[in-house]
Amino acid sequence: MTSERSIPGYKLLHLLGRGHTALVHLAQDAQGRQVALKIPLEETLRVQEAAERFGNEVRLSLQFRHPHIVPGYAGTAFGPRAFVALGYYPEGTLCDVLTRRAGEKLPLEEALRILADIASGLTYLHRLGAVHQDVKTQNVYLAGGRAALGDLGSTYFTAQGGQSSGSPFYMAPEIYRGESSSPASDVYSLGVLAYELLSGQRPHQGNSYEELMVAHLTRFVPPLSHLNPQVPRPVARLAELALAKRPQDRPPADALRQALLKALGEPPEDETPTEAESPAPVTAARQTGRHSQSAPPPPCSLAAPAPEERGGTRWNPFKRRK
Ligand SMILES: Nc1ncnc2c1ncn2[C@@H]1O[C@H](COP(=O)(O)OP(=O)(O)OP(=O)(O)O)[C@@H](O)[C@H]1O
Repeated sequence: MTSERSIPGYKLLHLLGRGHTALVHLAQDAQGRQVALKIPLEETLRVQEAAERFGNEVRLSLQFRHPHIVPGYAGTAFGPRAFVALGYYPEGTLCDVLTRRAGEKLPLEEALRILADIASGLTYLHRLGAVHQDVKTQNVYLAGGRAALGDLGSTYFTAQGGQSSGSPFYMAPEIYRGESSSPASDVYSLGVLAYELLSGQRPHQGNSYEELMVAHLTRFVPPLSHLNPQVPRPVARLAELALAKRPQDRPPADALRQALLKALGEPPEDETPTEAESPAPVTAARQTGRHSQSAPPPPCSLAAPAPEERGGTRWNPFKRRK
C-alpha cells in the first residue's frame, strides 16, 4: 500500500499537508462532510513504534469528544488499511497561521481565545486522567478563530502508564530530567505557548537540544507583564506560574482556562465531562515514544528557528538513555 492509496468511502480533494508520519488530504466522506483524511506513510507502518503511535492517535481521536480536541470520525488503527478521518480545520495549524503572518504578534483577544480553548481541551483530558504530552503551535488547529488540540499520538492515560516525551522548546524540566509526564508537564507546555503568543517570544531560546535543556532547567524568564503590559494581570501571573520549575508549583489547566475566559469577559462554565463526552479509557493506550524524524520543526513562531534536535521534533528521554 502507499500513502496515495484510496480509502473506500472517501473522495480525495487535495493534499492539506505532509507530516513526518502521514499525508493528510482534504476529503469528502459518504455523508458529503469535509474531513482531514490522515493516511500513514509506508515507512510509518513498517516501524513498530511509529505504527503504534499512529494507532494510538486513531483510537483516542475516536474516543475523546470535546469542542477543543480534534475529533476523529472514523478510522482503522492498525494494518495496511490504517487511516483516520479527522475534523477539518480550514485555517490549518497555529504554526501555519504564525508563518503566514510573517512574525507579527497575534492581537491580544485572538491570543487569549486560542489559549482559553487549548486550556479547556487540556482540562478535559486531565479530568479523564490523560496527558497530552505535545502541546505546541504545530498541534493547535484553527477554524473560525477557535482552536482545538490535535495529534494525540503521544497521549496516554496516566493510570495505565506510558513513556514520557515532548518537544524541546515546550518540554517541562522534569521531562528533561527523565521523569514521568503529568498534567503539570502539559501545563508547563501550555505556559510556553501562552508566553509565546502573549509576548511574541518563546520563554527559552537555544540553538541545540543541550542549550534548551539548560535554559528550561535553570533560567527564569522575564515577567510577561514587562514584555506586554496589556496582558490582563491574572492571566500573566498564571502563565508565569505555569512555567514554574517544580511541577507542584504550577496551577491546574482549569485555573488558566478560568482566568482566560474572565479576561475575555465570559463566565467560565464547569468543564466536568458529561457521560457522553467521557470515554472509557482504552485498555491499550500504549505509549510509543519517539520515532525516527530527521528534520527540525518549522520555525513558525516569532522566536528563533528550532535547533537541530536529536530525534527531531519529539523526544523521549527513556529512549535517549539507551
Ligand atoms: N485536521 C486537520 N485539518 C486541517 N489540516 C490538517 C489537519 N490535520 C493535519 N493537517 C495538515 O497536515 C499537516 C500534517 O499533519 P500532522 O502534523 O498531523 O502529521 P504527522 O505526520 O502526524 O505530524 P508529525 O510530523 O508531527 O509527526 C499539518 O501540519 C496540517 O498542515
